Amino acid sequence: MMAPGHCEASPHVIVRNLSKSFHGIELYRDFNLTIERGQFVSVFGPNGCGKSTLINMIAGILPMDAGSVLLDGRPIRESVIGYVFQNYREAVFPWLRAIDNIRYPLKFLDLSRGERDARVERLLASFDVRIDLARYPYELSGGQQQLISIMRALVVEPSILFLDEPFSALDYETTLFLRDRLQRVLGERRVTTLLVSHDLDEAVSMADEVLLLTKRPTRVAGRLPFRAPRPRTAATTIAPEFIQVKSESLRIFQEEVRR
Ligand SMILES: Nc1ncnc2c1ncn2[C@@H]1O[C@H](COP(=O)(O)OP(=O)(O)OP(=O)(O)O)[C@@H](O)[C@H]1O
Repeated sequence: MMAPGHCEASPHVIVRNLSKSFHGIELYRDFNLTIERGQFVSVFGPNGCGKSTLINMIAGILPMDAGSVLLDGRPIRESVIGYVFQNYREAVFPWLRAIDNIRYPLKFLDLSRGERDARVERLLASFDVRIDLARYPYELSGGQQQLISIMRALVVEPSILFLDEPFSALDYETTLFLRDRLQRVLGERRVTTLLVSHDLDEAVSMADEVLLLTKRPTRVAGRLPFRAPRPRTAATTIAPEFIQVKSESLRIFQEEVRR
């Protein structure tokens, strides 16, 4: 459902004059950014430049020192968001079965029991889930736990999804599986997505746009569109347009790191 006052032509996310320091070290000063609706943006940049800090401020889970973040022209607290953390072991609730982890955030939405069930069913069908959801997290593999936390983030049908290195602790086979399923669901639902990744292949192959950041104080070093058709697969990473965007990203990144 679109937010009241929502305008299709205006950017989904507007960050204006954002500033943030930690213990006197300036990370952002008058930082500006806009993101169009439904775009998958991969955030890439030097270590410690503030990638996680940026998405956490946009998500409203970390305060800014100054500036504003608007989603659909409104403060973030008025939007429904999803967030997937790198550390799924600390993110899933160990005392709840997998299915109850997925259902958990629905408690906070004003929905009928039927609508809650329907949302969970739709999500399970989209992800083609084949694991026993009556199990507790400790009985599941790392990849299965991260799948649960991804579904928990999506069950609220967020307009924006934040992914902070969601696959970095998983094996390659599981990563490919989760990337594939996630892309399918995001494509169906047109969710604006911000991904922080240290893996340039992953950052480019998932993205509509790669957002490259400088060393701090952090600015935008470049924005590179990547328009290869979806679904993107492992084969995407050998296509000429992928290699071109990756090479350009790497050039900008290395220029920053050497600066
Ligand atoms: N809560 C905090 N308190 C103090 N300093 C912090 C805090 N969070 C982040 N920092 C510092 O801010 C800088 C940016 O951190 P952040 O995690 O956002 O960077 P990043 O680009 O995501 O890092 P990495 O590439 O290492 O994952 C780092 O120097 C970090 O130590």
